[in-house]
Amino acid sequence: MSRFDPAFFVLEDGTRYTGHAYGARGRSLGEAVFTTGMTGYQETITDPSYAGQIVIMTAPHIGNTGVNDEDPESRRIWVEGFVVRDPSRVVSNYRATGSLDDQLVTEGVVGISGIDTRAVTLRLRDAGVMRSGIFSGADAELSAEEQLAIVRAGAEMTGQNLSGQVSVTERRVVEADGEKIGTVAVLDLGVKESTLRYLAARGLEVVVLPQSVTAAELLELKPNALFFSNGPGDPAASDQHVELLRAGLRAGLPFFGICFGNQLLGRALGLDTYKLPFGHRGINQPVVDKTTGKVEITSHNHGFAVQAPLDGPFDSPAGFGRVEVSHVNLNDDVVEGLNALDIPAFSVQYHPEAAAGPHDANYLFDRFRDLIVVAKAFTTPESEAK
Ligand SMILES: NC(=O)CC[C@H](N)C(=O)O
Repeated sequence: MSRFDPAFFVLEDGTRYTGHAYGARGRSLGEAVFTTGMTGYQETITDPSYAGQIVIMTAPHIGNTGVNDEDPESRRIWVEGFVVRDPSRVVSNYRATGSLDDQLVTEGVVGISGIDTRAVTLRLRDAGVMRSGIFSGADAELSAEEQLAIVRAGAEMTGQNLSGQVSVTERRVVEADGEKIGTVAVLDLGVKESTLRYLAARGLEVVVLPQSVTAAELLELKPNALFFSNGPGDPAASDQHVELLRAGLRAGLPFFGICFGNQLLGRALGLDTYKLPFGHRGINQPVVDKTTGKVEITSHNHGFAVQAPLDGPFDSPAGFGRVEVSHVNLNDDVVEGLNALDIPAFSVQYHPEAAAGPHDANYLFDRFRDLIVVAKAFTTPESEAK
């Protein structure tokens, strides 16, 4: 095995790039998506939202700081494949425990290096995201026609429900930091560790629930609030989670959702979701918070979005009162947040946990805590209030 072993990256439209094998040898198939983040490759590859996708890094130099035990956002790497330009051959960081290349090998993730990832990005920006494949080792010997046929036989992201692949199967509890103000039930659709840390840091005991939990099991827990995480797949294929969320909202639970959780709040309120041509993935997306008029620089990873009117409140088609779009992407006017005006529920399409990314949007965790404190004050009988 040498770093000059040949490898091929093939898009479903027949575009074919030649590079070198990187990480594990073999084949990987998935939706080709690009991210423009200049830092945070370890957080990126361990983000469960990337299940089913081959990630292309526009930043040319990857692997410089190796991998460490502190930055993973979950228990493993989730990207199907990894496409980079120039992997660093030297690992240089005081926290490093190993190299990215070795980690990809250990976890069986097939990557490719030596690819002009900015050229691939321009292609995807013009044509939209596509199915793709990386072929190395014995799979590099297949003919170009065979490789293309394999890519074209792969699954489309549209219509896929991937929550069962990434979610915990057993309930998990994360203790609140400091004085506990309440318990939040987190539906794990592919949650990131930093999100759990931010919730716990707000004095919330976090109960992480498998995605298969029923409404009865959820309500039996008597949580003070409900949270739906980020996650992979098409929100239009998650009817079961939409119904679960509706049950939580009807029970009056304060709700916060991130990314996939935002798409599911949209659907629970009766809105539709749609697929973006090439999505938003990176750590410098400008978003305006319409309540304050402030612009945040935010971390993104989404290929779908909610369809909703941008200009002022409207009635929830599913009968949950009035709703407004709270956040909008300034690059392309995509809906980046929802706020229900008659029930305690809000969500954002981007990543306030920002791992990796700027921390401009951390205030949203405070908003959630405040919502819970207010809801508790209204619902706790005086005899039980501390
Ligand atoms: N990070 C996420 O939660 C992604 C949500 C959804 N899978 C999308 O691509 O839009």
